[in-house]
Amino acid sequence: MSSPPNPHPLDPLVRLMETLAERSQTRPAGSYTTKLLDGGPAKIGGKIREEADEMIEAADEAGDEGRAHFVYEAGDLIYHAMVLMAWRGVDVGEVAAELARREGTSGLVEKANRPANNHETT
Ligand SMILES: N=c1c2ncn([C@@H]3O[C@H](COP(=O)(O)OP(=O)(O)OP(=O)(O)O)[C@@H](O)[C@H]3O)c2ncn1[C@@H]1O[C@H](COP(=O)(O)O)[C@@H](O)[C@H]1O
Repeated sequence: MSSPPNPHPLDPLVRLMETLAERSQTRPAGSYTTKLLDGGPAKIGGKIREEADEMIEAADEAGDEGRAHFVYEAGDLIYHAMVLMAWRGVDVGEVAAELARREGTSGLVEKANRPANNHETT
């Protein structure tokens, strides 16, 4: 009998993505995710901005409680970002693949090699 594969700490992200993709397909009543999805990028984006601000505000809170608060706010931001991915039909695995593609390339090097007419300069 084969033993189950070792759990990975990022497994919950995969399970959350599956739930959000299912919510996007079925839009069940009584789901907070459904409310967000029905509001589209404007509603979801508003929450992403709000949660990003809350995460930034929590960044310099001291002590164990401050650290726990920061982790909590990071969870809120990641959840809402993943809801927007689900709305767009993009899996977090695709985002992970994009990050894998970038692995080993410094942001400074990437920026220096951008075409001159690329306006994404921030
Ligand atoms: N991970 C999350 C998650 N993280 C945060 N949140 C919700 O995101 C909201 C955070 O926004 P706020 O703190 O601003 O709360 P709020 O003031 O009530 O929000 P607004 O009414 O202003 O939008 C809260 O309602 C949180 O409960 C989440 N809601 C759901 N999930 C996951 O998504 C799954 C599906 O959820 P439903 O689709 O709602 O069943 C759940 O089983 C969870 O795994």
